[in-house]
Amino acid sequence: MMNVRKKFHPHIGVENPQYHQVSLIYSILLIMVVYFGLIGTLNITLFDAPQIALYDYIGLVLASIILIYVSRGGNIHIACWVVTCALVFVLMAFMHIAKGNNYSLIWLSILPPIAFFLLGPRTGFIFTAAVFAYSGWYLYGNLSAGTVSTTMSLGALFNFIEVATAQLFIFRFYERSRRQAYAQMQKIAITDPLTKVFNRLYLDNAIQSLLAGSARTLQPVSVLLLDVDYFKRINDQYGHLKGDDVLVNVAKTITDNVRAADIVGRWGGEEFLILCPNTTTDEAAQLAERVRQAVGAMGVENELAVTVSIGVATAQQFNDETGDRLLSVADNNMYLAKQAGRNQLVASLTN
Ligand SMILES: Nc1nc2c(ncn2[C@@H]2O[C@H](COP(=O)(O)OP(=O)(O)OP(=O)(O)O)[C@@H](O)[C@H]2O)c(=O)[nH]1
Repeated sequence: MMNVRKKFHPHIGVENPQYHQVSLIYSILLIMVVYFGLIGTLNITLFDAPQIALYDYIGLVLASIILIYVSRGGNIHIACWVVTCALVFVLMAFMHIAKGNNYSLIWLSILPPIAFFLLGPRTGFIFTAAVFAYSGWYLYGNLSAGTVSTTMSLGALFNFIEVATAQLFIFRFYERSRRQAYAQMQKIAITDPLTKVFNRLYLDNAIQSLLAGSARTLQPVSVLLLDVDYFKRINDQYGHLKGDDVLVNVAKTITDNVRAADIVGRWGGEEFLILCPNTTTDEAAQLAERVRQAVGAMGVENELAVTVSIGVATAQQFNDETGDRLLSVADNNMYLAKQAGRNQLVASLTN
């Protein structure tokens, strides 16, 4: 079984698209903790400003609470919002304390990459546009009142607005492209290129997730292992391309005959696996019989007899070995079906 590294969050491993969001949240929060702790201590020891130090320590405590929340499996969507809002709060506080002087504006440029990454291209765009618009409006007010430094001018404000607008569109484009490419790559990584059903990598993870869920609900889980009978003969008689064609049709026939909750994948070569959540042995055997008949009927249309032998296994009790045991019992039952003459199924419980 695939070993997934879960470094930051108990339920989010490297294969999850949210993994990098969680690691960014961690980095921002850790920087906040170190920064607030350091500045707070300096404000007390060197600058004799205990009131400002109090704000620093409040920031330190809040950042630590969110850090603990995320590391204990907290909702990532909420964490993304909390961290982005906390960042905006710090940037806005700085801008107000500095009365919009130039160096406080430079800090605003760190917002788009973070907001787009954590909130997505659409929400990130709206959120960043709102913060930039407010900052522009605030600066214009200070410019009119003459409370900003002499280096700030109407021209500089226009440049700020132009750069902010360019950043909004560049980061929106970048984040959309990144998400599309990521989704495409993820799809390729879990799909069998020939039959377009899930591949073994996906099935390995799906079995683990399914069993973890069933261990909580105590619902039975069944697996069906199908092997095309005398497939070597088909290849030898009709060629590999025809053999490939048969595999594609078998995969389609299986997919058309299972229920929406069942997961179909190619286990390897001419073997397919169906994972059936909340399914007893009897129900799984009925499903296997339906698939067996449907594959048999396929040959009538194609004038090429294709049959499958199916091993069915059901788990009702769960422990660390259940996944391996399910697969080994299904494999053994499939072997028994072959031995008994093929084009049939054998079903049993694992325990
Ligand atoms: N065309 C094609 N053939 C494949 C593919 N993957 C595996 N095979 C072939 O599948 C055949 C499997 O043959 P065997 O394992 O001997 O089994 P069988 O002929 O199906 O016989 P039984 O399983 O005992 O009924 C081999 O000839 C493999 O080359 C594939 O992607 N495309």
